[in-house]
Amino acid sequence: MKDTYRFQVNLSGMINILANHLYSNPRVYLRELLQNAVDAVTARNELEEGYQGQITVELSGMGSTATMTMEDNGIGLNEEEVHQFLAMIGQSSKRGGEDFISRETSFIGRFGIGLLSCFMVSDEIVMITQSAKGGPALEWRGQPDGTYTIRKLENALSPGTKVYLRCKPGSEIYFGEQNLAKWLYDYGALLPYPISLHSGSSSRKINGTRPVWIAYPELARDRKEEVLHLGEQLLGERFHDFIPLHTASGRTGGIAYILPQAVNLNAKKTHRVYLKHMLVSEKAENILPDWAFFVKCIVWTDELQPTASREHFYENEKLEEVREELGEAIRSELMRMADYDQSRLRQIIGQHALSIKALAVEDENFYRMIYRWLPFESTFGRKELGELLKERSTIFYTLTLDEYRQITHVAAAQFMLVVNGGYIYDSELLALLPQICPEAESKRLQPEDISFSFTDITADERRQYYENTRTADAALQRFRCQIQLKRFKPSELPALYTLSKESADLRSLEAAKEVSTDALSSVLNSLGSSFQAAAYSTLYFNLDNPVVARVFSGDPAMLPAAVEMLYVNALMMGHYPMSRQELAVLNEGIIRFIEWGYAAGNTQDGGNGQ
Ligand SMILES: Nc1ncnc2c1ncn2[C@@H]1O[C@H](COP(=O)(O)OP(=O)(O)OP(=O)(O)O)[C@@H](O)[C@H]1O
Repeated sequence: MKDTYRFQVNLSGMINILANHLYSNPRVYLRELLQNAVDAVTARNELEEGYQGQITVELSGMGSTATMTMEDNGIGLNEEEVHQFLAMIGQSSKRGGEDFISRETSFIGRFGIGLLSCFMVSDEIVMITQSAKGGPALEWRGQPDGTYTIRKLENALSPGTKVYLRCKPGSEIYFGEQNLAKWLYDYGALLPYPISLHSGSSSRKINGTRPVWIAYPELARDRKEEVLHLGEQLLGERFHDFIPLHTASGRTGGIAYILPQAVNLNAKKTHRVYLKHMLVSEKAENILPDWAFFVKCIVWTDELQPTASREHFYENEKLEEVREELGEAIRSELMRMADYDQSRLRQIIGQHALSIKALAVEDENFYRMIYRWLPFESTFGRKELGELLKERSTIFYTLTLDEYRQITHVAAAQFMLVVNGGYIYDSELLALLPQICPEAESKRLQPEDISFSFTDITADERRQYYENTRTADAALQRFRCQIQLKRFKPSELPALYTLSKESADLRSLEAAKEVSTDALSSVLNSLGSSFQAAAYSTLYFNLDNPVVARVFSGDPAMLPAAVEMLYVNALMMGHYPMSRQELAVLNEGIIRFIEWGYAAGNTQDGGNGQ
C-alpha cells in the first residue's frame, strides 16, 4: 500500500529566498502592491468598460509604529478567490493554462508570489476586500508562519481592496513619507490611474495626467519641453535632445534622451523600462543594441515578458525583435538628420563619436550617410573625414597608435596626411572607406613606408661618408639594425627608426623572452630563429640635421658611441619599448658623454688659464 502526502511549504524559508535571492531591495513590496492594485482595476475595467480606477496610499504613525495602507477600487476578491489566490503560493488569478510564461494577458502580475514581498517589511499582511461580483466583505490576515484567518465583515463595502502593513522593526525607512512618495512616483509615474499619498494633514498627487505622446511617441517631437522635463524627473538629469522610439506594432515605445556628455564604452547602461506602464527595471541593459551607448532611455512596453523578480526580461526572440526595432528608430533618426538637420547631427557626433563609429562599423549604409562628420586624429589635426578628403583623396592610416606616433613628426613635416587608426573602430572604418565613398582611397601605412619620401644623398656624399657609414653599421649590427644616410624633414629629427613586420615580431618575441621562464624561452628561441633572416630594422640618419652631419664628418673614434646613442634616442622617439641591452647602451652612453663633456671643458679651461 502506498501513502500519498502533500508537499508542505515552509513560508518563512520561502520569504527568505525571495528577500535574499529574488528581489534586489525590500522597497519592491510597494511595486508589488501597486501592481496588484493596478491589475485589480484592469480586471474591473473588463467587467465595466470605462471604469475609473483610483489608488490611495495612506501613512499613519511614524518610525516603528508606522502603518501604511494601499487601497484600490478594483475587482476585489470573494471567499473562494481568497483561498485560491491569496493563500496558495504560485497561484495567480491573472493567467490560465500551462504555458503561463508566454501567455499574454493585460495584467502585470502572473507568478502568484508578489504579495509575499510584503513580509520583507511587515510581520503581518491584512487585507480587507469586497468583490465586485458580490458576497460579503472579508478580512484576511496572513502571517509569515504560513497561517491565515478570514473573517466575514457585517456590512458590505464598495468593491475594492485595502491592504494594511505595519512596519516591522528595522524596516522604518520603507515607511518614510518622502521615500514612499519618491518610490511611488518611480514605479507609478506613467500609470493611467491617479495615485495619491496621504499622511496626517498632507495629501499629494503622485502622478499627473499621462502625456499623449506615451501612446503616440511621434507626438513627442512637438512637445520638447514637456519631454525633457519628464526625462529630468524620471532620470534625474537635464537633457537637451531626444529621439522618440517606437516599434512597428506600436506596443513598445519610448524616448531616447541623448546624453549631454560623452560616455565610456563600458559605462553601465541604465535604461528605465515600464511594463504595462509600471516601472519594471531601472537598469535594463539588453533593451537597446550595444552601440547605442550615447542615449539613456525610458521605454514602455506591453509585449515583453518579465522574470519573476520583475527586474529583467526574458532574453527571447521578442526581446531581440524589440531591441532591433528600437535601434532602428535611433539609426533612422540619425540618417534623417544627415539629410535635414546636419547641425544637430554634428553636435551628437561631436559628443558621441565613439558610439556613432560603433554603429557605422556595423552598418555600411549608415556609415555612407554620416562618414563626412566622423572625426579622426591626423597629421593635419583632429578633423572630420569630409574635411580630410577635401585635402587629399587618398587617406593613409596606421593600424596602431604606436605606429602613428613613430611617423607622425616626419609625416607632418612632409605635409603628408596620415590618420591615426589606432583608436577603436578607426582603422576598420578607414579600411571600409573606399567601399562607401568610391572617390576616396585609403591605404594602410607602415612606418617603413614613410622612408620612400626621403631624399637620397649624392654620389659624392656617399663616397665622402663611406667609411663612417660602415663603422656606424657595424656598431648597430648587434641590434640587427642597418643604417641608411638620407635627407628628410624635419631637420630637427636626427634619425628615424623603422621596423619591417618581421623585425617588429622579433622585437616583441625578444621582449617576451626577457620576462619568460626557461621552458618558454626555448620555444621562443626556436620561433625567433625563423624570423631572424628577414628581421632587420633600419635607422635612417638625417644628414640635414646638424648633429648628424657633425657625427658623420667628425672623429671616427667617437662615432660608434654617438650612433648607438642616436639609435636609442630614435627608439624612444618612436615609443618602442627597449630591451635590457638597449637600456644599458643608454645608461653607459649618458655617463660616457658626460665624461667627454667635462674632459672637453677641462681642456678648454686649461687652455684659457695658460
Ligand atoms: N489588490 C488586489 N485586488 C484583487 N486581488 C488581489 C489584490 N492583490 C492580490 N490579489 C490576488 O492575489 C493573487 C496573488 O497576488 P500576488 O501579488 O501574490 O501574485 P500575482 O500578482 O498574481 O503575480 P506576481 O507574483 O507576478 O505578482 C493575485 O493573483 C490576485 O488574484
